[in-house]
Amino acid sequence: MICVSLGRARHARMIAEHKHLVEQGVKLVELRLDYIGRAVNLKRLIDDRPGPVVITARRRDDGGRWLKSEEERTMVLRSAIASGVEYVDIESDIADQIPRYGNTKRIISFHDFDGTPENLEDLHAAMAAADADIVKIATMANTFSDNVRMMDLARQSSVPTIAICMGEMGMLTRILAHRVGAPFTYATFSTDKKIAPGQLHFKEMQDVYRYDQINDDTQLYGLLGDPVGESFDPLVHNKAFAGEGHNACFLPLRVPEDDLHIFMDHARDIGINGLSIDPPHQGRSIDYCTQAEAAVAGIGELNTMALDDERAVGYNTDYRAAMDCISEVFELHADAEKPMQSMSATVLGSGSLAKAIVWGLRSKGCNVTIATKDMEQGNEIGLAHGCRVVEWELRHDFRANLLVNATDIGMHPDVDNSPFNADQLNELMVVFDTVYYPEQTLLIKHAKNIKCRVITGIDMYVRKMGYQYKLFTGKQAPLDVIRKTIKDATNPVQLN
Ligand SMILES: O=C1C[C@@](O)(C(=O)O)C[C@@H](O)[C@@H]1O
Repeated sequence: MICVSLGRARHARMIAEHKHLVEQGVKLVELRLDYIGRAVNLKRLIDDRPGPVVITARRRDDGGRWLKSEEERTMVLRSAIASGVEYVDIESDIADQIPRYGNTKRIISFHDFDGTPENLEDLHAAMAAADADIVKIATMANTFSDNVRMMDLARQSSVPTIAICMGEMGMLTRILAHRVGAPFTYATFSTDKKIAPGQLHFKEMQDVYRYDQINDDTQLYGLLGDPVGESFDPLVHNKAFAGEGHNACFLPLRVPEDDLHIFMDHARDIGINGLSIDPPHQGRSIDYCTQAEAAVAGIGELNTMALDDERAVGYNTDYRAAMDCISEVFELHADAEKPMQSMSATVLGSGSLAKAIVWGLRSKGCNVTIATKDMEQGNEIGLAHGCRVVEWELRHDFRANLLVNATDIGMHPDVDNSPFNADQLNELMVVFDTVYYPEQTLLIKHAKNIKCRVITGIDMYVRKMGYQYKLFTGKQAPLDVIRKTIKDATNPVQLN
């Protein structure tokens, strides 16, 4: 079950929003009385309530907004119990001042917005002993192991326990709460108002992550990176799983660079079966592979890993996807050894995508010039794969059959910029922009204006996701669902 936290300054707003949530199918709503600006009129909020509630009045010290007296706060909590609300949230230090009465369930809670305490087990035991129906601990995740400790705590507890890590790093603990035994998880009522850091909107929790359907059999995958919050991968993979009726969930896994080993040590304990890998982990993840496709060794990076009990197999689906697009446009023969031998390409950028594409082009015999603002990185790729590397300012100086933008210039919100001057394009070029948000970048628009053949970032993204889906599930990917989902999500008309 998902409990939606609702905080509004005015009673009328709180009541209207509560009703609206229930109409949308929400089964439990937390009324955050500390958000109410004036004196709290509890009767008004709960007498005609449209569905079950948790009553919470959080102090400032615990991350809430309660400014009135502590006496008033304990009074309100006692009155809520006397009125027979379904749940009341009682911080552990005041648990003995708020007696049990009637059928109201006691959520004994503890918050730490700075970190996750070392003595979690002791803390939990003391809370459970305070006549708790539910123990709830919400702490900030500062390292990935905080998530692991909190999920273990919930899993091992005999008292129903909600153990949530706040912050972007803790999102998986919210999504997997039920799987580790929690009676419910918390989500926010509004896309722009988060009651706590890392909270997801309840619709996202419900429709994208399918929270209520996650069980012990659910296959878990995720995006390993830092940051991961802006990525469309969870949306797209989860829609694909749902469309195919596949019992799987794709999680956002924010893991800081230095925590990679902690994550990899625990990935199987959490139940992770596969990973899409983003910066900064694409290089070092190789150390955790038991085997990898040839492209991974060639490129020096992977972006996909499939895991089972013994094996961790690395792939580079960026390379595969990009080369599929290029092969299609140039109508390259799959069995020809060096089908691009007479061609040349200019690749803009020297990051992970550039590396993967340069390796692919070189293995097909293409002459490659890399233009980059980071000559050190560029020279590394140039040396490894035998291509020319030039300063960014010289990017227009080379004749090329193929121009590849592997930088993020032109990506939302930088939509008015193009990495290449329009008057330097010519109609014989194929223009490939790896940016997919938006699909119609300024570069793609310029290229289309003069009738160049183009490959868009969406063309590549759909193939990349399709390969990952196949590697994860062993089944053909629903490419139409993937394409529609990413197109809708990146459609500028929907931007707010
Ligand atoms: O304790 C919790 C959990 C929470 O802090 C969260 O992190 O989602 C949100 C609060 O409203 C609720 O009372």
